[in-house]
Amino acid sequence: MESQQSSGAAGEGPIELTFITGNKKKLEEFLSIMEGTELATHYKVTNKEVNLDELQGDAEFIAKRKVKEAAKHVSTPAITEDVSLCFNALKGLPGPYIKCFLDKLGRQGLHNLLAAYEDKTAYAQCIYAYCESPDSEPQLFVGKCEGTIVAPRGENMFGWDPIFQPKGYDTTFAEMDLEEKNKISHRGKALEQFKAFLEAKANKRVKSE
Ligand SMILES: O=c1[nH]c(=O)c2ncn([C@@H]3O[C@H](COP(=O)(O)OP(=O)(O)OP(=O)(O)O)[C@@H](O)[C@H]3O)c2[nH]1
Ligand SMILES: [Mg+2]
Repeated sequence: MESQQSSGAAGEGPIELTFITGNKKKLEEFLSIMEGTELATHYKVTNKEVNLDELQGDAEFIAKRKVKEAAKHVSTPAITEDVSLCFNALKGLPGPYIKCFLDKLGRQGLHNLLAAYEDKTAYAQCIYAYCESPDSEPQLFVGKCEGTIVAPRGENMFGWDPIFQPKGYDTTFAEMDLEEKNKISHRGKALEQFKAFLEAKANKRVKSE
């Protein structure tokens, strides 16, 4: 049996997890990637919005501290997600501070940040963090998507999607349908690894039954 706080013992139904985020778009993409997979039979994921402190530091440090803090607010293992948008000409900034930059400057303002630079390349990074309990060591699953920062195109009401054109494509994330974005996105790639981890966990439980 897994040592989760309130997840059922072997044979007692799905393993409960809580995805702590206040971002409905993140949740929507997470659910659309998880839907229809085997995992749906093994896990029950609920969402909780908790205002968590996000410390300064590198993305991995922030993700670990955030999920550990999140685990204190729920009675199941906690999942959190952190997204960075890193401009290569700016040595990786705004990085994990993208939310604040986006709120203050808007999409056009973010694009303008690179006006003085020839290099418009960037990468989006998503870190899923999993923490079994407040005393456990968090585990991270990192996905990256390379691309270019362009003038805003397309509208899907999600953050910086209209200014991010993934490498090898002539459309921005905002001009793609969700299925297409999920196949190549930072989030899709992080979730591939996280899904493999959850599958292994579920299989271990089935074997121990
Ligand atoms: O266009 C986008 N396409 C994406 O695929 C994407 N994923 C995240 N974001 C935005 O990047 C910032 C990350 O900050 P963030 O990770 O702290 O998220 P958040 O504070 O909104 O939620 P959470 O921390 O409660 O989970 C926030 O502004 C998010 O809206 C995206 N924008
Ligand atoms: Mg946040």
